[in-house]
Amino acid sequence: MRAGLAIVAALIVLAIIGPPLWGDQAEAINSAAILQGASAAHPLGTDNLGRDLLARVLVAGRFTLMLALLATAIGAVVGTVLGALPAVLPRKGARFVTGLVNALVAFPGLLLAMFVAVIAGLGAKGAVLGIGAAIAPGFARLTQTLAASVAGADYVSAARMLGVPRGRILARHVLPNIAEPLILNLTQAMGGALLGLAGMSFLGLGVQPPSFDWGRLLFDGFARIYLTPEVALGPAVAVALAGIGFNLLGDGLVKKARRARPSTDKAVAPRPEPVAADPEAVLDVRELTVAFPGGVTPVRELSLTIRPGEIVGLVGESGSGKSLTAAAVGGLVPYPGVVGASLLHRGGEVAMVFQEPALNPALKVGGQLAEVAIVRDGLSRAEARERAIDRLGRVHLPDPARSAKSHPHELSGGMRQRAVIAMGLMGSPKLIVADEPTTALDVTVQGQILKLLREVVDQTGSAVLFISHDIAVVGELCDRVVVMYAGRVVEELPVKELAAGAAHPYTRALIASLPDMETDRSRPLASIPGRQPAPADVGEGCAFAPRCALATERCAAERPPLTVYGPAHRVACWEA
Ligand SMILES: Nc1ncnc2c1ncn2[C@@H]1O[C@H](COP(=O)(O)OP(=O)(O)OP(=O)(O)O)[C@@H](O)[C@H]1O
Repeated sequence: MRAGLAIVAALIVLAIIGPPLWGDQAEAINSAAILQGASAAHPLGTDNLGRDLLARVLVAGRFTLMLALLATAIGAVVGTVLGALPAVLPRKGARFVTGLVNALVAFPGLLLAMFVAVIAGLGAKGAVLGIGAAIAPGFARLTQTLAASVAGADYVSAARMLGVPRGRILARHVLPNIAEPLILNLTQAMGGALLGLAGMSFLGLGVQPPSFDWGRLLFDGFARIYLTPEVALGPAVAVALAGIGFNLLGDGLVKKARRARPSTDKAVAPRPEPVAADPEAVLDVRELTVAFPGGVTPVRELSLTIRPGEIVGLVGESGSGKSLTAAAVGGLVPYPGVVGASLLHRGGEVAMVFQEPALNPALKVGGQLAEVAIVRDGLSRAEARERAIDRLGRVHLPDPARSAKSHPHELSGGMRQRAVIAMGLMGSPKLIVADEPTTALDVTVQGQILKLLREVVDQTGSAVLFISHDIAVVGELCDRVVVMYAGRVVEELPVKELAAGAAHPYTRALIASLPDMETDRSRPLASIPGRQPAPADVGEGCAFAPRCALATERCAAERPPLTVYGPAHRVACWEA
């Protein structure tokens, strides 16, 4: 960042003082010193009119920077407008513009620049328009992406509900909130424009004599590269240095902006925390909502508190929002999802364990585990390796030192899942979020992994949020069960009450659909008729009502709140 800033500052100074200081020298024709190489009088040699090349490089700085600035400005303005248009245009127009941007982004930038430059005419104007055209798609895509991420925010939804016109929403709510990353991108685009313009001039498509920029000087010098390579060196170094300077500065600014805003949850959920977090809880979430643009809200108003050493099961059918809840807890909701919550308190480190063993097939297991400790805790390679082998031993991988040297495919599915749990244990997690960790495993191995999780909890005191569609597995492992349906919690109860004390018809149906010893295995399993509504189709009333034998008119019209039913037992049902 500092180096970038220094280079850019030096370039600005050069652009200001260059032409007045060395302007005359750069234009002074000297027929006695034509096409010379480097000498004391001309450190970078002379050109075909005997003009001093060092002076010309120093003078060309201003013109080069101005062209780059102009090209960047054109690219940024056109790009931002193109990127913002879909938000204000009617659906068809929006689709057309989005398609156009997608096509332009896929088109190689330099080809686009050359195409436009040739159409616009050879010379500085053509080159600037060409490079501007090459920069625009990137800006358009960035604007679109950023605008979509803001579009789901509460204040934009509120404005939309109040009937504020689209153009005004864009100008007042969307653009100001995405200005910062756009401006940061400008600096990097400027570096790209400098290099692009040099490239255009170098191809003979840019600045034409008698004007000259660094690209043009490079073009002229290149013809003599075998005789006097130093004449090409000056402009080449200038272009490279300027490009690097702007890119370093841009990178530095982006990093600084990110550091200033470390938590994305805060960025998207600016609401104050009205309730104090339970200080002992390893997780305290209130009114968690995960939304996607277009009014899709797969997780709604979910509250969950987990204390140290607790194993809490989150259970529900596919699509009920379990994985998104886990992702929100881990801060991993995929783009363009937006997380909102009145409180999201994590009382320590969170480790995530996924169903698909999250191991890179190309790398050795031990190395992948070690990397966590090297990057996160700054351990030396040897220390990290030692810790990895220790953790692999803790999850009972036979011969941990050898397992560490294996590639994932050399381990069985159960062993891979153990290795992933070991990876979670590389730090000191207070909460392990395990999303369907045993679903891909056969029943025996599944039992072993469940036993291991219980053992980890007993030994480390960390808590587990265990996510599964299988209420039997949850019943076997967990202390407490949270049942989700269509994005909401419908029941929360201690596991010992599961068999006889479940109050919500959906929980009861899940339990009833389980096979037991008396079930006639030749008959199909009892299943719940009907389907869970998609997030966009959840209506006013209880989402389970259409499938519920007990449903009344009230259930269809009015959503039952989650209320206390007994000690540590809450239910959302009018009929419970
Ligand atoms: N990136 C996304 N964009 C839009 N909708 C999404 C996205 N990811 C998930 N959803 C929606 O959210 C709903 C809940 O998804 P989630 O993965 O949390 O469900 P789940 O209960 O974990 O199901 P499964 O057991 O199949 O993983 C789904 O109906 C899906 O349509």
